Amino acid sequence: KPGDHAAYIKLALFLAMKSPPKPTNYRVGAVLVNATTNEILSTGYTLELPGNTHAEQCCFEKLAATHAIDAKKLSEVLPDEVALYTTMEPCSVRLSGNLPCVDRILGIGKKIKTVYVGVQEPEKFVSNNSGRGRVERAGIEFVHVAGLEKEILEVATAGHVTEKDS
Ligand SMILES: Nc1nc(=O)c(N)c(NC[C@H](O)[C@H](O)[C@H](O)COP(=O)(O)O)[nH]1
Ligand SMILES: [Zn+2]
Repeated sequence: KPGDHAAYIKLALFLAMKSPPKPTNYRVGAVLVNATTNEILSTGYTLELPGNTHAEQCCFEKLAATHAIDAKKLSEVLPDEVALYTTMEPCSVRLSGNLPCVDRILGIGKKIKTVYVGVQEPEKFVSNNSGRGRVERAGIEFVHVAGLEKEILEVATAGHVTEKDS
């Protein structure tokens, strides 16, 4: 229902649980929603598509594939008001050197009006993720949906070796 942002973050968290644990990234889930109709346009989770793929990237690439276009051209097929829900804020730098998700979001153009995130990126791989600033400077609203941080981080870091294991 309108405004129930936590429900979409919960769905994204459910998707994140499908992601194969890996020590060098986070398990993240993402949902792309038509903000006018609340229709779900696409979903994605880390490593869902072949290669070292991110949840948000999978959302975009899966939707582009249904239209047989490149993800860079998604603004041609997206409705006017789209919201991206992701359990963790989009990356601004990737240690692998792959294109960060903030750049993918900005490349889609004006259709994505709001990015809702469950948690900000922890300082483990990339310190002070500059994604929020870049997203807001592009005129996209960046909203932290509070309440699921503990669960989101538990899922996100499930592949990480912790002190007690080592
Ligand atoms: N928002 C987000 N969605 C994801 O699906 C994912 N895996 C991350 N993770 C952020 C983390 O900073 C990068 O995973 C590391 O920087 C390693 O980079 P690669 O993933 O190997 O390109 N962040
Ligand atoms: Zn990313």
